Amino acid sequence: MIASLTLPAPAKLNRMLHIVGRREDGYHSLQTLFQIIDLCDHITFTPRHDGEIHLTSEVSGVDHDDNLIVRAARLLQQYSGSHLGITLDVEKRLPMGGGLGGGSSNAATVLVGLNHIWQLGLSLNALAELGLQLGADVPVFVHGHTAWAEGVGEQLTPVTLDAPWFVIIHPGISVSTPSVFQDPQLTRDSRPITMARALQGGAPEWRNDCEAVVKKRYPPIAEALDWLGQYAPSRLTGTGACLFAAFQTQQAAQAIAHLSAKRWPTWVAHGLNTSPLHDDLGYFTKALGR
Ligand SMILES: C[C@@](CO)(OP(=O)(O)O)[C@H](O)COP(=O)(O)OP(=O)(O)OC[C@H]1O[C@@H](n2ccc(N)nc2=O)[C@H](O)[C@@H]1O
Ligand SMILES: Nc1ncnc2c1ncn2[C@@H]1O[C@H](COP(=O)(O)OP(=O)(O)O)[C@@H](O)[C@H]1O
Repeated sequence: MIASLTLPAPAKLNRMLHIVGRREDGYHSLQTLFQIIDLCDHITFTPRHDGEIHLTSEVSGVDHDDNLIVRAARLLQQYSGSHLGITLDVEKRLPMGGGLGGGSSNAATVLVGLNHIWQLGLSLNALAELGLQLGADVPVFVHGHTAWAEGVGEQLTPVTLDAPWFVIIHPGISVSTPSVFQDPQLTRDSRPITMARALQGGAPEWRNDCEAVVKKRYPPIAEALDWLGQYAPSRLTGTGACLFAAFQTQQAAQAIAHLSAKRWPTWVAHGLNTSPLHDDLGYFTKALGR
């Protein structure tokens, strides 16, 4: 068995997000384009034979047993019946609850990483189905490809998007996802469009239906969106609080990030079509027979 292995857990941006309905269980049906980006947390896996699961790093505000990293490992151990254990350590870089999907991505990296380390031989489909119990955004990270998503985000079709450089701003406040989805003024009846239409229209037509409600409830987010919008079309990711704009070159993105960093935590990240997790584990090269 390996001594230890470190794997990335990348973030995502919702390049567009339409809300097309509300299900009987209260959850909203979405149409969204998830793009994986190269901004990552890193998780180190050290196998153990005693069946125990431990996370050695503190994640502020999250109890050990509630951490999605621990919950994902326990879920997989239970599902597979494996008697092996793991010590996990996370180096967090992604802001929590910012719409970048960090917690979901951490869970996905644990599922995919442990499937490899414990040699379980489960398919990505099986892992994604398991991951959906932990959060709606887990499946896209398990499959590891930029994707068009419907349902609550679990019906995925891999797509290839342009790969711009993004300026991502965290306006320094947190958004309550339930309060956005419960707001009576939320647009929840957007007309469903086809995936082809979404891809054809491209960036100029993309929007996030959560944005109006989030701007109304959180003025600092409206302010940051307006500020970034001076330089390029700016949009919210998920329900926020992070927002982003796309630039053709790294240099252009860095110039704006330099200005933004004077007011807000800011990152520059590159758009990807495949997850660095899957690249590291050789999924896509294997699938292509290379
Ligand atoms: C809307 C997205 C887009 O990526 O936002 P972000 O979390 O990334 O910001 C996600 O799918 C979010 O999924 P997930 O992260 O699992 O949502 P949760 O925090 O569990 O949702 C909190 C609450 O929001 C509501 N909710 C969430 C997702 C959804 N499709 N419809 C809903 O109505 C539900 O009331 C739920 O109890
Ligand atoms: N390992 C983890 N990393 C981040 N958040 C976690 C983790 N485990 C549990 N959480 C909880 O999940 C929530 C959502 O996290 P995250 O996926 O980063 O945000 P979002 O869904 O807005 O993109 C956090 O606010 C936190 O309470």
